Amino acid sequence: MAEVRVEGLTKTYGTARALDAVTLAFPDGGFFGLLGPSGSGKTTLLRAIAGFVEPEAGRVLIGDAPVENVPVEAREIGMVFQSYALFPNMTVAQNVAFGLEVRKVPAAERARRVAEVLELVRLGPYGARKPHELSGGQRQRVAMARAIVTRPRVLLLDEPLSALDKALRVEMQIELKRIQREVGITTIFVTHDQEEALTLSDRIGILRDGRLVREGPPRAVYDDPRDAFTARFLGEANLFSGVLEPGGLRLGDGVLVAGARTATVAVRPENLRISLTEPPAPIRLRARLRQRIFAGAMGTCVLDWQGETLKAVGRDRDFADLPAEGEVWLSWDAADTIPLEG
Ligand SMILES: Nc1ncnc2c1ncn2[C@@H]1O[C@H](COP(=O)(O)OP(=O)(O)OP(=O)(O)O)[C@@H](O)[C@H]1O
Repeated sequence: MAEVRVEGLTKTYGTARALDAVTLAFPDGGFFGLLGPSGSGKTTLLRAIAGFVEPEAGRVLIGDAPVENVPVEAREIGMVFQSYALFPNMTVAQNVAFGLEVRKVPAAERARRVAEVLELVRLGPYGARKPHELSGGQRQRVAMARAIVTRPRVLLLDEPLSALDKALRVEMQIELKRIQREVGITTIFVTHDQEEALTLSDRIGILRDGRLVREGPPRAVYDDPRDAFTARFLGEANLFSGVLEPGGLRLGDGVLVAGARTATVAVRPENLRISLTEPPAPIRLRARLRQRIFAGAMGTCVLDWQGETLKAVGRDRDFADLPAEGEVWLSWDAADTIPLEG
């Protein structure tokens, strides 16, 4: 196991800055989720850590040692990608054993370690099967087994679950977390799915245009996103813009939001309340309800406030008394105002 660090990592393709002076530490034994829009540099960062991409500037350290002169195969990294290519003609056990054979691990120890790791991914009885005789989730477990059987110091996962359907993905998220905990391996995980990143990660990092915009524990980043990009990227956020005054932010109807540092603040959809009668809350605005969407246990209301589209999320029964559309009151607790930085 080892801590991984990148310092000032920079990589340009033509005119595209895939990585722009990224400095970041991935804690030893932790599960780190890398998030960002398409093209923000997530895969490039993983590939630079693995050694497939040579940065123009900056360096990668694994366990305190710079690795620029260490070739890919000697970096002791396990990898799982979305398109985990299993060898189709080999059995599950042979697929898993392959990396050990390459490393000339003796046959008896090989067999023992393959059996052990197949138990770990709950594929004990499946060693003799071929990949085409497995489900998608089982194949993904073989890919995991193959990545960890060589006992790497670092595990890199690039969207490993995105080919699975929603139900299976959720099941595999739980499995992935369990396996990572049991093995205790430093794991760096790239995903498009912010919910997945929030569920699995001890820490997350958000990339935008090759730059690291935010890093920290998921809850801390969610609760205090600091800028509008992060607020909107991680979860959903309603933005309220007004006029900044000494006492706070003045919004449309004369409401004053204390504590604002910029002309825009954010409020999470789950913290917006909607009512037909004027609420006692100090922060209350008139808005127009445009649509109510029923989605099982939770419902969403789409509203319009001064030309901005807003969303409120709650239990569907909390919205039961509301009309399909019309004028409503919108309110939230002062503590749920998220101040943004300029
Ligand atoms: N081999 C390459 N040649 C040229 N440009 C590349 C190459 N690899 C990546 N890029 C560019 O670098 C930028 C970052 O790409 P990268 O694949 O790291 O993003 P990403 O965040 O992983 O995106 P996605 O979520 O879509 O996979 C993009 O603008 C991409 O077009």
